[in-house]
Amino acid sequence: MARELSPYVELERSAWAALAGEAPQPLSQEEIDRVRGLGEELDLEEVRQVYLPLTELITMRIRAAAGLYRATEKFLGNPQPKRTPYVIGIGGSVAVGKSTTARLIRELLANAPERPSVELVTTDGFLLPNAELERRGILDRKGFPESYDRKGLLRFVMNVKSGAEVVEAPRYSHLTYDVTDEPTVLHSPDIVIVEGLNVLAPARLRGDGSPGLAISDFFDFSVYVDASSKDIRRWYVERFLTLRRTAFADPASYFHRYSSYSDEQARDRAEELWDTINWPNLRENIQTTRGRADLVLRKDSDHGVKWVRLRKM
Ligand SMILES: Nc1ncnc2c1ncn2[C@@H]1O[C@H](COP(=O)(O)OP(=O)(O)O)[C@@H](O)[C@H]1O
Ligand SMILES: CC(C)(COP(=O)(O)O)[C@@H](O)C(=O)NCCC(=O)O
Repeated sequence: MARELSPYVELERSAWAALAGEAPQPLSQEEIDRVRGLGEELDLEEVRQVYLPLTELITMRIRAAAGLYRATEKFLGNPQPKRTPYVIGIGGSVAVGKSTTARLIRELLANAPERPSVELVTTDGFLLPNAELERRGILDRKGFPESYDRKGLLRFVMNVKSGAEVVEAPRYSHLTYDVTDEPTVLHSPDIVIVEGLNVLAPARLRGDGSPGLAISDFFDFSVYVDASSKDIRRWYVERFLTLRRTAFADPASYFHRYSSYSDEQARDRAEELWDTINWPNLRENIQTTRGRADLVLRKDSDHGVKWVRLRKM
């Protein structure tokens, strides 16, 4: 039977890996280890076969977008246009490995011949402060769309895409489990990566029922990091058990109380957090945005990417 036409092209890992150009993989295992998140698997082979073709594709699209930008500015009669940053959104579940993907893409993009400056901003900085979440009775909804300062996040992305010289983004601390007063300051970088659970969320409805703008309206490219929810749950629980021995052991950690939990108690608590917060959020608000991404990276149970799906132009 003929395969149905689709707006996406899906490539098995081997077919995707074969698209890598001649350029050598620029990162050493030590550099890869530095971007690798807790519990993640990432080696030279994975970077070469999966993430190098991805960043080659993005670099090619950045160059093409520059041509399009120059043509548009010429049309508008602007003789000395200053380009706005190229914005890349990276979304997916809690514990799927978005941060590792984002940090790796940042390193690989920064190694392109143009040596672009690349900044990375995570959307957790736009979570409402714990005091405010508590006031609204939604401290147990952290990561759900309503737990963010969505206007602030939209303003931030619009400021970046307006070409503002200096743009600030608030920063979150996993140690204190709250937003900090030390923002990330961007000085018109060439590329901005925005990583977070809800970056591909559709626009909210305004008071009159009409849709507003979504941050993804200002993305030049977007990636959704995907895996089976069964695998993600296991990664979340395993990471929680490791955090108990590492980050939670710090008395300053908001989760310090868990450091004295037995394996069984910690596992129960992690499963409860997953089943009552992170899984419902994934099911209701995150998975539903996957089709909006330009590219989906589907991971296997060992974190290796199994297939890649790219939206046709
Ligand atoms: N409670 C925590 N304490 C310390 N670090 C954490 C905690 N929760 C998550 N992290 C770290 O924060 C980063 C982001 O985690 P998360 O939002 O789950 O996204 P992802 O796993 O997709 O990168 C990861 O590097 C993770 O290891
Ligand atoms: C901080 C997060 C909401 C992720 O935020 P993001 O940067 O993806 O917007 C998440 O990592 C988190 O802490 N969730 C709360 C539930 C839990 O502790 O698992």
